[in-house]
Amino acid sequence: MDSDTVTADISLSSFVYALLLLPFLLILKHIFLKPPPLPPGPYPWPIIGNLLQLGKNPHVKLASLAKLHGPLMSLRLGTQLMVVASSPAAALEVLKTHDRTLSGRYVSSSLSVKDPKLNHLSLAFAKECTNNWKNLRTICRTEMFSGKAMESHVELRERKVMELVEFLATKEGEVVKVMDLVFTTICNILSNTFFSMDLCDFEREGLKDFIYRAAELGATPNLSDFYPILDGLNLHGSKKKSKEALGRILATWEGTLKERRKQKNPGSSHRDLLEAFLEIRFEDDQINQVILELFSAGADTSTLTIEWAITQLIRNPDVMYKLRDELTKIIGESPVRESHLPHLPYLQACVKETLRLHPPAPLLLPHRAMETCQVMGYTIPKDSQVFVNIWAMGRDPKVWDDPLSFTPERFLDSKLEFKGNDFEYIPFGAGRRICPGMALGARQVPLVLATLVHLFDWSLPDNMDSAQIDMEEWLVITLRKENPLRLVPKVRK
Ligand code: HEM
Repeated sequence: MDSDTVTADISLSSFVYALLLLPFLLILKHIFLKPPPLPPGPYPWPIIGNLLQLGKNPHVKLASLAKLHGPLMSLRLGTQLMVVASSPAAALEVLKTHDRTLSGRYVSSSLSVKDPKLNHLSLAFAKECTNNWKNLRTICRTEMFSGKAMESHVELRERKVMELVEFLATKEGEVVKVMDLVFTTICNILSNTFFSMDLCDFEREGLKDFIYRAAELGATPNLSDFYPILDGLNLHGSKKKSKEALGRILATWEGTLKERRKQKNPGSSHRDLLEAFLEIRFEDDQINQVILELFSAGADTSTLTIEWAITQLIRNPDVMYKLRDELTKIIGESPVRESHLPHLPYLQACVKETLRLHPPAPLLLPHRAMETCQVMGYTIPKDSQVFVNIWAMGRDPKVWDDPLSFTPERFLDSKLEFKGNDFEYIPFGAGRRICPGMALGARQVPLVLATLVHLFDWSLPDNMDSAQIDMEEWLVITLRKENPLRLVPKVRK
C-alpha cells in the first residue's frame, strides 16, 4: 500500500467518523448552547394566548400576575409576545443595560404612520431611534425644553394660568368640570409654544374634544395589533375613525400654517416651534405629525397628574392643609409665579407623590425589541413588545413604606428624583426614550396645582362625599365623560 492510498483511507475514515458524530454534536449543541427560555408567565390559551387575562386596567392585572411569575414575565397576546418588567432591577435591565436593543417603539396599527417618510420623522412613534429621531429630539429640546427656551415661555405659562383663574372666578358657586378647563389651559400653553396662538376655548368644544377622541382611539386595542395578519382587513373601522379624528385636529391649525408659510417675517414677539420648523424647511405633513405627537403626549399626561393631585388632596385634608400653609407663607396673597416653585418643597413633594401612585403612563409607552436579546437569564425575541410597569413599582411594599398611603413627606428628605437615574421612581421613563417634555411637565403641573390650591377652596357637591372619589385607576377618565367629577370652586374672599 503506497502512502497516497493510506492518506486517502485516513481522510475517508475521518469523514465517516465526522458524519457519525454529527448528530451527537448537534444534540450536545442543542443541550448546552440552547438559548435561555422566554420569561415565565401565565399559561397562554391556544390562538388567543393571554388576551382575556388583561382586563380593562392592564397595569393592575399585570401587577398581580408579576407577583406570581416574577419581575420579568412574558404573555402572549394573539400571535404577539409581550414582556413586562415590574421591579426596579428589571426596569434597569430594560431601560439601561439593554436600552440600545429595547428602545424601539411598538406602534399600534391604528396609530402607525404608513407613509415611510413620516415614520422617519416621527418622535413618539418612531419605530427605531434613527438619526432623524435624534435630530427631532434635539430640535424640540433646543426650541421648547432647554433651560433657555423654558425661561422664554415663563410669562406665557403664567398668563394662561391666570386666564384659568379669571374664568373660574366667574363661575363661583356653579358646578364646573374643572379638569376640562385645566386641559384647555394645558392645550393653550402647548399651542402657544407651537404656534403663538390659543387653539382651545373654555366655553366651546373644539381641539380638546378631538384630542380626547384621538387618545381614546389610540388607547383602544385593535385586533390587528394581536394578529398582524388581519391588518389589511381593518375589522373595527378604527383606522377610518382615527383618520377622521386626526383630520379634525389638523384642521384647527391648517390656516395658521398656510399664513405663516406666506409671511417672510413672522413678526411674533417670541420664537415658536413652527418658526424653527419653517426655517429648516419641514413640509406640512412633517410639521403636522410632530405637533400632533407633542399634543397627544403632553396634554393628557399633565392634566391627569393635576387631576389626581387634587383628588388626593381632597382625600387627605391634612396634606391639603400643609400645602396651603406652605403656599400662604411663601407666596402670601399674590398669584403663584414660576419663580416661587423652587421655594415650595412640600408642593414638589405632593407632585412627586402623585406621580408615584398615579403615573399617567403606568406601563410607559410600549417599547419594542429591535433584536433578540437576553435579559436576566431569559430570551426576549426580536419584535416583542416590552413594557415597564411603573404603576406596580410605585406601589411595591418592597420598595416603599406604606406604599398605598398618600404621604408627600416621604420625598422631603429624600434624594429621589424622576430624572431617569433612580429606577424605583421613573414616571417619565429612562434611557433613550425618556420623556423629552419632562422639564415642561415638571413646571406646568406644580404651577397649575399651586394656583388651584392657593386661590380656591375645594369642596364636593352636597350629594357627593369623599368616599365617592375613592377611584380606581383610569376611572378618572371615565368619570370625566359619564359622571364628571364636579368640584365646586369657591373663590376665597
Ligand atoms: C406630567 C407630565 C408628563 C409625564 C408623566 C410624561 C411621561 C412620559 C412617559 C412615561 C413617556 C414614555 C417613556 C418611554 O417610553 O420610555 C413619555 C414620552 C414622551 N413624552 Fe412625556 N410626559 C409628560 C409630559 C410631556 C410633555 C409636556 C410633553 C411635550 C409637550 C411630552 C412629550 C413626550 C414625547 C414626545 C414622548 C415620546 C418620546 C419618544 O418616544 O422618543 N411629555 N412621557
